[in-house]
Amino acid sequence: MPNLTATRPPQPWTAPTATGPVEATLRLPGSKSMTARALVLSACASGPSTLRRPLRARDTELMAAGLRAMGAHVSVVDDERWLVRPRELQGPAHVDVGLAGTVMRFLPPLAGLASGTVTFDGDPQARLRPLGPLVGALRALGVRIEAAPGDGLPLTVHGTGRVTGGEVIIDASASSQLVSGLLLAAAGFDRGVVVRHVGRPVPSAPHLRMTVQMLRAAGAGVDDSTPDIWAVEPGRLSGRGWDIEPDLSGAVPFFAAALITQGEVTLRDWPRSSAQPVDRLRSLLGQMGGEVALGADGLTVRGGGRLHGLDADLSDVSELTPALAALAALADSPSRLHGVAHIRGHETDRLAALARELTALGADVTESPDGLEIRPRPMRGGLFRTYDDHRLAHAASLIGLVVPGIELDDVACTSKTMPEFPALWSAMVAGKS
Ligand SMILES: O=C(O)C1=C[C@@H](OP(=O)(O)O)[C@@H](O)[C@H](O)C1
Ligand SMILES: C=C(OP(=O)(O)O)C(=O)O
Repeated sequence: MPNLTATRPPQPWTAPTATGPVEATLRLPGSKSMTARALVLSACASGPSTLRRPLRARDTELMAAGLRAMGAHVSVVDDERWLVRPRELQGPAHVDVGLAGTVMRFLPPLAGLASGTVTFDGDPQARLRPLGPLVGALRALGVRIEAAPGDGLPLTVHGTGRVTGGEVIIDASASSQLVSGLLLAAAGFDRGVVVRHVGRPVPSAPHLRMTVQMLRAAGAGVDDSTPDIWAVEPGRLSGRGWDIEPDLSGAVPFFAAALITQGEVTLRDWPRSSAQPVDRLRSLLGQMGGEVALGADGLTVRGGGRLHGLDADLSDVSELTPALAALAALADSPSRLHGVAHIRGHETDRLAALARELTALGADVTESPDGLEIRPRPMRGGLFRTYDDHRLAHAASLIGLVVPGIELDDVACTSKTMPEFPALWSAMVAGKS
């Protein structure tokens, strides 16, 4: 695997300012969420699989490393292809989850299926991210786990090679990944699984649909016909070729640049039918004054003359909140972004961090328990702290398009999902992409 730290950009990094409308046609890396699921499903399959155009970034490399530690063979054939050969999962093994929600929620259920002990830990902030409901559910399904107080990281899964499975109740209001993790491993449980969510709504519905869709593509029997209940039948998964779509969430800052500068950005290689919430993005950017079109060249976003504020419940697309908050701070009217209380448990407390950093640059931002109210005001340059959060870095870069002197303390945190972000961003702003 390539060394992602070798290309570290200078720190702090001054976000480039746009001198006119941004015009770009881009090829962006594959979806983090699809790559993570394809890796997990491939490691559980009965034959080899190929991932075409996977995301090569910290989160997915940690996922591959975690699966390798448990015995799976994951190899890089070339820049565009990874090959996964499933093997009996085994401990002893240690999995570094980094700060990846996908790794910390998708691999402990698989570790239950391994023979031997698998330990998990990650970055200091990963220890603060919600994991308890998954630990509780796995225990109820027959897995022996030791966890830190509060059932967070670090944890030790004592795999026996078998998980009984069956029915389980979980409160997944803190993260859809708590459900996805159970479902992705469940075909290997003796009785499969029936997961019932009880609690405030589960966020990120499109990610759960992606889980179900990819499980079915791998041959699993999945019933998601009743809201808040998901059932996976026991059975063998097939190896297959996975075509990974470009990452829509990763593309959003680039699209947002078109809205801010009244330019036009096209994302190449966008599929006709997507597992990602492109219609929702079309509607959100449309409300802000942009236009989203799917054409022969790819998915294109155009700025429409004015950038309007937005009143939206973002619970289904919460990972877009930082980029949309940056747009909101530059809009011609106030915005209310809500329904995203759970992003306080993302890479950092995103609501607190956005409120603090945007306010420090001059915006008028009020934090509510589940969102932000943003009243645009003239902003000034200054330090923008990123809190190890790639999407905070995206938000800062967006403000920097029109506010000179925005300095990111750590743009390298974008390596979580796009190590090439600083280079791609600078090239786009310089008109070289
Ligand atoms: O399953 C996935 O791939 C993801 C689900 C979502 O998590 P939450 O439901 O915790 O928001 C999303 O925010 C995250 O970036 C990726
Ligand atoms: C919330 C995110 O990541 P994770 O998969 O670590 O939860 C994100 O990428 O915005």
